[in-house]
Amino acid sequence: MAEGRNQSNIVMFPFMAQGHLIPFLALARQLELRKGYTITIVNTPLNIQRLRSSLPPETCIRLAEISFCATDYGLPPDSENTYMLSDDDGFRLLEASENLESPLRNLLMEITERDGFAPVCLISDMFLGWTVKVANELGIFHSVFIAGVGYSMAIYFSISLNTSLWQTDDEEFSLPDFPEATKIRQTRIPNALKYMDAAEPWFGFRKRQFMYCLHSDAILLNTIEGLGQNGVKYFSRKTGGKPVWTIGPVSSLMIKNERLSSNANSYSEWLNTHPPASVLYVCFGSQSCISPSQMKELAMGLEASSNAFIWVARPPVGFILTEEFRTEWLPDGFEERMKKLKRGLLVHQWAPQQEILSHVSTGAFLSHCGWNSVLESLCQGVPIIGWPLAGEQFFNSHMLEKEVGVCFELREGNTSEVIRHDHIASVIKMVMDKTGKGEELRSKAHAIREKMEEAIREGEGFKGSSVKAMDEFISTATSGKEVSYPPWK
Ligand SMILES: O=c1ccn([C@@H]2O[C@H](COP(=O)(O)OP(=O)(O)O[C@H]3O[C@H](CO)[C@@H](O)[C@H](O)[C@H]3O)[C@@H](O)[C@H]2O)c(=O)[nH]1
Repeated sequence: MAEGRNQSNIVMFPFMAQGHLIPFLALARQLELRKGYTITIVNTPLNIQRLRSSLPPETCIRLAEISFCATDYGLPPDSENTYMLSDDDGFRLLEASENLESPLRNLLMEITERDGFAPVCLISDMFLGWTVKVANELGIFHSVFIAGVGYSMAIYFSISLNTSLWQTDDEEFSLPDFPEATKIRQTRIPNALKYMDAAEPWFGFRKRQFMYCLHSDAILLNTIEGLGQNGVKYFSRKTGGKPVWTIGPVSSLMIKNERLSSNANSYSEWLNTHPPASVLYVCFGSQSCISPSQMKELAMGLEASSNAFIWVARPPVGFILTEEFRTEWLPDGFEERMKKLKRGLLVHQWAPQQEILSHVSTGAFLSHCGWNSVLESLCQGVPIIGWPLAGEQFFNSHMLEKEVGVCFELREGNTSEVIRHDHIASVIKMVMDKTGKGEELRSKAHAIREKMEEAIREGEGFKGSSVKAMDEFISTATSGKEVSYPPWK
C-alpha cells in the first residue's frame, strides 16, 4: 500500500453535461456522508461555478478547476457544457475533452504534493474513459461511474464497440457479446448511432472511450440490484471480471433535502391547487428537444386531454436551448389559455424537477427516459409515458415498458414521423386514469419505489443492496491496488 493511502481523497471527474454533472454531484454527496473521505470534483471553470452554486453551505466537497479554452477547439467562447450547444458543437466538446489529459495529470500531482499523499481513487465519466491511463500511471484506483442502467448501457456500449454487428438490413438483430439481451429492433437505434461509419469522429470517440472504460478497475451503475441486471453480466464479462456495483439511486439524498426546502415556491403553490395524482409533468431532460411541428402537436394533445400539466417547454430542434421562448412555437393563445384555466403551467428554462415529481399532485411523467429522470420519477412512484429521443433512452423506455411495467411508450422506436395530438391525448387520458392501465402502471411504479427505498436503507442490522455495494466499492477502492500496465503502454 502506498504511503498515506489511509488518508483518503476521492477525486471525481464528470463529463460537462447537466445529465452527467447532476448524478456525479449526488454521488459526491453520498460519499461525503461516509466520514473520513475528502471528495474533490474536477471540472472546467464555468462548470465549477455552476457546481459551486448547487452545493449546500455546510458541504466539505472540494471543487478543483482545470483550464479549458473553448475557442481553441472551434467552439463558441465560454462553451463548457453541452447544455448551450448545438449537436455538432456538443460532439466537438466531447472530442475536446480528450485534451484535458495533461491538465488532469498536473492537477492530481498538485493534489498529491499539497496533501502529502496521492488521491486514493478517481471516479470518472464513461465519456472520459482516457482517465484510466492517468490513474494507472499515478497508481490510483480508477472507477467509471455510469449514470445509467446496466441493460441499456450494455447495449449502448455493445453497438458502439461493434458497428459491423448491427449494420444489417434485418429488422431485428442480436448482439453476440450481449446474448442476455433480447433481439434489438433497428427502429430503436438512435440516429446519432445509426447513420455512421467507423471513420466518423463520433463513432471513433465512443469506441476509444468505451474501450478505456473496460480497462477500469471497477464499474459503478446508478441503479438498484435486479433492475436491468443482465447488463451487469455484460460489463463484468467485458472487463474480464472486474467488479460492477449497482449503487443507485444516488439522488435519493438530494430528493430528501429538496423536499424539505420545497414548501413555498410557485410550483408547489400551483400543484397544491390540484388533487392528488392529477397533474402530468412533461420534460425532455436537460438538453433534448422536439421538432417545431411536434411541439405544436404536443400542445394540442395536452389541451385535448383536458388534464392538468406542467410542461418544461424549451425551444424546438434547430434553436439553441438558451434562446428566448417565442409564442409562435405554440398554437395561438395556448399559454395564456392554459394559464387562465389553471390547466397548465409552462416553464421555459429550468424546472425544479425532483421537487415537482415529489409533489403529491403529480400523477405521471411524460419523459424522454433519460436515466436521471427515470430514477427521479420511480423514486416517487410516478409512472412514465415514454417518448425517447436519443442515446440509450430507447432501450430504457423499452425495458421500463416490457420488463418493469411502469411505462407506456407513446410510440415504439425512433421515427421522424410526427406523433398526432389525438394519440397523445388518448395516451395521457389512459395513463392518468385511476383505473385500468393507469392504475396498473401506478401500482408497479409504487412497487419499484419500495425496492429503491429498500436498496438504500440502512439501520437496525439491515443494509440494502446499494448500501452494501457502496461499502464494497469504498473498501476495495481504498485498500490500494497494484499498478497494472494496460495494453496501450
Ligand atoms: O428543467 C429541468 C430539466 C432537467 N432537470 C434535471 O436534469 C437531469 C436530466 O437528466 P436525464 O433525465 O438523464 O436527461 P439528459 O440530460 O438528457 O441525460 C443524459 O444523461 C443521462 C445519464 O447518463 C442519459 O440517460 C441520457 O440519455 C442523456 O441524454 C435530471 O436530473 C433532471 O431532474 C431539471 O432539474 N430541470
